Amino acid sequence: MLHITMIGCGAIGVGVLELLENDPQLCVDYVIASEGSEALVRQRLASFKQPPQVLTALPADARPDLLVECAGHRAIEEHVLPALERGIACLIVSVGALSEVGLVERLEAAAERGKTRIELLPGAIGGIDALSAAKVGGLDSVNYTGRKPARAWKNTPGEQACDLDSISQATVIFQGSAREAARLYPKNANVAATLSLAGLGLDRTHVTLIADPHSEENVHHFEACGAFGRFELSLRGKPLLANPKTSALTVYSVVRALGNHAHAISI
Ligand SMILES: NC(=O)C1=CN([C@@H]2O[C@H](COP(=O)(O)OP(=O)(O)OC[C@H]3O[C@@H](n4cnc5c(N)ncnc54)[C@H](O)[C@@H]3O)[C@@H](O)[C@H]2O)C=CC1
Ligand SMILES: O=C([O-])CC(=O)C(=O)O
Repeated sequence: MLHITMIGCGAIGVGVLELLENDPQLCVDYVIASEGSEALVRQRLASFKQPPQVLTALPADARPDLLVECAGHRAIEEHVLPALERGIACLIVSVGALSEVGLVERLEAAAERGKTRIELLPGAIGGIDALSAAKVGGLDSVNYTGRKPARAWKNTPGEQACDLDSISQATVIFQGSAREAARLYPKNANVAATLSLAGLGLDRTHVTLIADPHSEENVHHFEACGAFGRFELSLRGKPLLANPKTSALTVYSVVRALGNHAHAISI
């Protein structure tokens, strides 16, 4: 049995816990919530057969086998870095956080000191295995387009690029590097950051973001060219009801990764 601590219990966290409830090889003992949200999180977990304990920090004597971050960029600094220092292996979904200058190096150093590892999860996108293998032979270009329903861009700089409530056709709200996309759209550019880290890096991965009033899906499309040849992938993800910015595949990606750590065969 693998003992897990989960950071954050919003749309992804609850979805993951629901799917893990019947897996006898995985047990989420603790959920770490942000200060002041513990009561709300306990309420969210009230219907679970064996709800995890809700805390705001990992107890000093706790030694989970894995810590999985499903919270947001701030949680990397607050919880993932200290856990790595303590030798706890970490899985993260808020990969866009790694666009912050120096954070990748700090995570590496913390993991080395703790003699442990950090795993960046593919989340809402696929093909990361092929892209990172292609990188070995050398990549020439990676272009990514993220297209989401107009409502998914609420409370982002997309509101300044167009009137999200009244656009009648698909509208480009951002074009630029993955680094800039991740900085401006932290909750919508995790995929751009993941593709960059697997491929050509944050400065050479070209990103286009589109608000589409006619779409009900989060569409992630990328094309990669290099010594290996060329491939493109288009993933039409269904958004989670609880958070339209987040694709349901992200939940399944977390469950898959945890299962791969616990089960005899990993795929
Ligand atoms: N890699 C990928 O493809 C994707 C990554 N994400 C990332 O996953 C994160 C979570 O997504 P959702 O569950 O949809 O968001 P959400 O907003 O529904 O839930 C996040 C939860 O984490 C909690 N939280 C935030 N900061 C925290 C902290 N420092 N410590 C403890 N708890 C904290 C919040 O209170 C909230 O309950 C997003 O912020 C995004 O960065 C989301 C979608 C795809
Ligand atoms: O589709 C998703 O779940 C989220 C997304 O676009 C991103 O963070 O890049």
